[in-house]
Parts: sequence; C-alpha cells; structure tokens
Amino acid sequence: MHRIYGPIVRVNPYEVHIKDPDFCIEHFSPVKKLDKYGWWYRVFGGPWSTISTEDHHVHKTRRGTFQNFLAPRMVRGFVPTIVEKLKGASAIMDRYVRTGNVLNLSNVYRCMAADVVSAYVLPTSLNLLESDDLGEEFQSSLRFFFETATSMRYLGFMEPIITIIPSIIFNAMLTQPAKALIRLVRKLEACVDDVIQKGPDMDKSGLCLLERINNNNKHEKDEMFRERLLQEAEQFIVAGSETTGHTLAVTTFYILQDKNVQEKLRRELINADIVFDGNLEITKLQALPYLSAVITEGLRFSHGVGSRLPRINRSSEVQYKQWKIPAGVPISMTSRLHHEDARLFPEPYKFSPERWLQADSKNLKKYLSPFGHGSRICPGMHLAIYEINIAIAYIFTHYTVINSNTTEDDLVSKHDLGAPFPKQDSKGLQVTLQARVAE
Ligand code: HEM
Repeated sequence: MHRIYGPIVRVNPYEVHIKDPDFCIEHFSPVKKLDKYGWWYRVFGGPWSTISTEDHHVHKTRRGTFQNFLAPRMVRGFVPTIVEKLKGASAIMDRYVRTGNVLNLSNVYRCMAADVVSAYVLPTSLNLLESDDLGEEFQSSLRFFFETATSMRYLGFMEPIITIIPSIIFNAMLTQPAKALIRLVRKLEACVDDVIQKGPDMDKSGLCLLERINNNNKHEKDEMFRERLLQEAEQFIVAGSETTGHTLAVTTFYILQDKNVQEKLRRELINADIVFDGNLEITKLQALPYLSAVITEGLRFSHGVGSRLPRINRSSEVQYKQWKIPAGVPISMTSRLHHEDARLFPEPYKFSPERWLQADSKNLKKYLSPFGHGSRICPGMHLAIYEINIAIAYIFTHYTVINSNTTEDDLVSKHDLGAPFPKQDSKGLQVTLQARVAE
C-alpha cells in the first residue's frame, strides 16, 4: 500500500500507518506518553498483562514491578543457567551426531528459548528439552494461540457466544493444540498459586520474575492480582520463546547459506577460545565483532514481531509532514518495512554481516528495531541477546552444521500472527551435525 499511496496510509477506518523510519524514531521515542491501541493488543495477553495494558501510566507502574530485574546487570547473573540449558540442547545434538539423523534445529531452539525464559520467570522451568516430543506439543499450542488471537481481533463479537456454549460441547470441539494450550495455562496457574502462597520474600536472592512482581506489587493487592500474575506469566512465556527461537533458527540458516560468513565466524570463535561453563563472560563474547555483526544481521532478518505496532497520542495532535493527525487516532509502524528498506540497507534481502562493520554502522543501528521502540520496548531484549550470542557461538564452535534441504521458504514469514510464522507445513530448520575436531 505504501508503494502505491505514499508514506502515510489509512489502513482501516480508525488507524493510520506510517512508513518513515526517521518519523518513527521521533514519534515512538521513550519520552512520549503514548497509549497502546486496545483493539489491537487486547487479544495478546488480557487486560492485566503489561503487554496489553493500554494506558501509558498504568503500564509504567506495572512494568516498574519487573523492569530492573531484566536489566543487563541482573541478566548477567543468569548466564550460568543459559549455559546449563544450552548444555541440555547440546546433549540432544550429540545424539544426532552419533546417529547421523536429521535434526529439526528450530524445535531445539524453541525448546531452549522456552526453558530459558520459563527458568527466569517461573519458580520452575518448563524443561521442554527433556520432553519426549522435543516441545512439539508446546509449539503447536503456541501457534494455535497466535492464530486464535489474531482471528479474535476481527471476530471479537463471537466471544459472548463462545462463553455460552455448554462445556461438554465446547470440550468436544477442542483440537489437540487447543488442549495443549489449556494444559500449558494449567501449569502456569500452578506456578502462580505457588508464588502467591509463598508470599512476599525479604530475601531477594534466587527469586524468579513472578516472585519479584509479587514482592514489588503495591498497587494491585486485590482479588485480580492472581489474574495479573497469570497474565504476566502467559505474556512472558509467549513473548520470550517463539521470538528468540525463531531468531536463532533464521540466523543459523543464513550463516549456513554462505560459506564465507561461516568461515569468518568460525575463525573468530576459535581464536577467542571461549569456555562455555558457568563462568562464561558474556561481555567477552559480545566484544567479538563478527559474531556481533552476524547476530545483528540475524535480528534484521527475523523481525521478532512482524506486525504493525499501533500507539495513540491522546493529549495532542501529531504533525506528520503536511498531515495533521488528530489526538486519539492510532498511528502504527512496522519495523520489518524499515529493515527491508533498500535506502537504509542496500540489497536488503542479502544476509550481510559486513554492513554492520562499516564505519557508519552506528548510525545504521538506530533504524534497527527488532525489539520495538520507546517505553514499550521489549524488556526481555538483554536476556534474548545473551541467549542468542551464547547459542550461536556454542554451536558454531562445537559442531559442523549441514543444512539438510531447508529452503528460505521453510523459515520466512508467511503468516503474520504477531510473531512471524512460516508456511503451515514448514519442517523448520533441518540439519545434520558433526562434532567439530579441535584445531
Ligand atoms: C529475539 C527475541 C525477541 C524479540 C525480537 C522481541 C521483540 C519484542 C517487541 C518488538 C516488543 C514490543 C511489542 C509492542 O510494541 O507491542 C516486545 C515486547 C515484549 N517482550 Fe519481547 N522480544 C524478544 C524476546 C523476549 C524475551 C526473551 C522476553 C522475556 C524475558 C520478552 C518479553 C517481552 C514483554 C513482556 C513485552 C511487552 C513489554 C511491554 O509492553 O512493556 N521478549 N518484544
């Protein structure tokens, strides 16, 4: 639509979409007090979750109950757990090295991401890497969640009808992924009840994120607090697993597509001689220029959230070029359109870590927004970035990874369900593995 109508398009009767990277940086800046657009967001987490909170001020209070816990200094203390989860993934990969069978690496990545985020957020991790089906059930439930949420945005009028369906009929209508989603919610409910039963704890060491919210909550000590904790748990598990798992799969795929990229990365990793144990220094890993460039390019390619992100300025009209947009009108932008803009990123569909090693790449970075913008920017970004760094570095240090007939079509977004999902029958990133012999 932007190609035909220009940088500003009215995408429905209520909302305008702007494709202009510089305007978006300014408009979505952290100092702006913008609300989220309720119609768009309410399907994703329920009104008590931070992600679906519309009002800027309520959002700030809710986010304040966990924001510090996700700061780099706190997440650094969690690196040994990330390494431990990675070692769990590595044990699975070693089995495939021995048998020579084809492995769905996308599944391993998603399980690892879910295990990491759940270990951070819940009193006990989901431990999907230990499941017999390698998280297949969990993944089908997540896709079901995203599909249903996206449909309900347009079919919200059916909600009252659904609630009056007798439970015997309703249960008979449930598909396997729907049942799996219900089982996941039951698990999260049990975690929330544990946290509430334990009560606030003065000894903060070793607390998970839900326990931190329980400790810090001064505002919502009412009967809805359990609901809030549950909705926060749901949003974190959903927001932290598919995004990180998908980014890892996409990044690995493009590394495998280019021998030159693979070789440069491998050389850098061998020379750095990283030891992957509980003492791993994440800053040492992040200081590796080529690894860093590869991951930045992977983030550009994977568009963690593929959809538009609408915000509302309720207090004043917004001037965009010659257009005056009245206060209260949702204005949205889509990071993906900026990431694929050839004026910013020449040859945008070429995976080129080198673009992040140029002299002016600092300036380019401001146009990269896989984690969103402003006061609603992803709070889990440091956890995600650490995990991606550790996993990519580990895998390309320890294994020779061979693509087994995976094509771009198996990974690129075909269904924009909030998170970008590939075609329905995608088999994910299929690889065979060989143990790397030390050089
Ligand atoms: C590569 C991985 C990830 C990507 C690309 C990503 C991307 C994003 C984006 C774009 C948003 C903003 C959505 C909006 O404006 O509506 C967001 C929000 C959020 N993300 Fe992430 N995310 C990632 C990983 C994580 C992880 C690991 C966690 C959990 C620790 C997490 C938790 C959240 C939460 C709770 C929000 C809502 C924040 C709020 O509304 O204040 N994300 N994420």
